[in-house]
Amino acid sequence: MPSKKALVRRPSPRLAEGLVTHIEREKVDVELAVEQWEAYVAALSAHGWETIEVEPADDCPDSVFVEDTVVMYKNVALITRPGAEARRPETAGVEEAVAALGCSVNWIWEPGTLDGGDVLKVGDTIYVGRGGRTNPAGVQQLRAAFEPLGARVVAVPVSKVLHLKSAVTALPDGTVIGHIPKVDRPALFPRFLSVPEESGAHVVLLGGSTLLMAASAPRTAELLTDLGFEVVTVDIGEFEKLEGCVTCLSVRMRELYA
Ligand SMILES: NC(=O)NCCC[C@H](N)C(=O)O
Repeated sequence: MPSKKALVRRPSPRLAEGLVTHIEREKVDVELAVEQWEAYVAALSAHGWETIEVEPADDCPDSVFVEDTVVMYKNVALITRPGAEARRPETAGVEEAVAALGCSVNWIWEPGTLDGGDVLKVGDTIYVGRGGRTNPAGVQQLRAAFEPLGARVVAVPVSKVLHLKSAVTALPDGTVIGHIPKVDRPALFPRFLSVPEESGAHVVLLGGSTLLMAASAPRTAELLTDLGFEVVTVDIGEFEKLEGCVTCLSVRMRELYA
């Protein structure tokens, strides 16, 4: 039976110092961010996910964006080497957490860099964004880690946003969704649906036809509801100021053997 465990990591008190690359810096209210994070975790729990808190990394402003530090495929946890040097100390605590869950652990090594936000799994196809955070050696190492396990790794260019999953994610039926102005090459995806808002491109699959989305994309929520999905929304406005989205606040683990 598939597991429904999700790693999350409490925001650092230094969250407001998090990196911004493609947007203007705005003041972050850390107290409000903590409330939003708690509501996000509660939404996962309410839909049957057992949330596991990785030891907080208070000195790492971006540590709440736990998705960037590990990529899961089957029972293997690939610990990343984040493209932003300032984020590299985040991985140690995540490695401990996945090892404790019984995962096989593998690593991206220098000179490779890879952020989990650049990795989109659609069945056994793993799209990887080659952009500001993930380099060619990171792509090669991802292939070497997961292709022997049955995955097909497809590299796609990312130049307009921080990560591949800032541009596109996938619905439960495998349709890739994205806001066209932010997607480099929509034609690379076999089935692509354009959505009206940038943050509408981000969905977390909660199970069945239920999707978790940011409250900032009401028109996309309407579109997806009309297509027969159940949409659950959370306000993650403080994280959006740091280029975060719903996907990056957790790592869902569906195929643990432990
Ligand atoms: N996977 C993600 O979308 N991660 C968001 C990371 C945001 C953080 N401020 C960063 O620039 O690394």
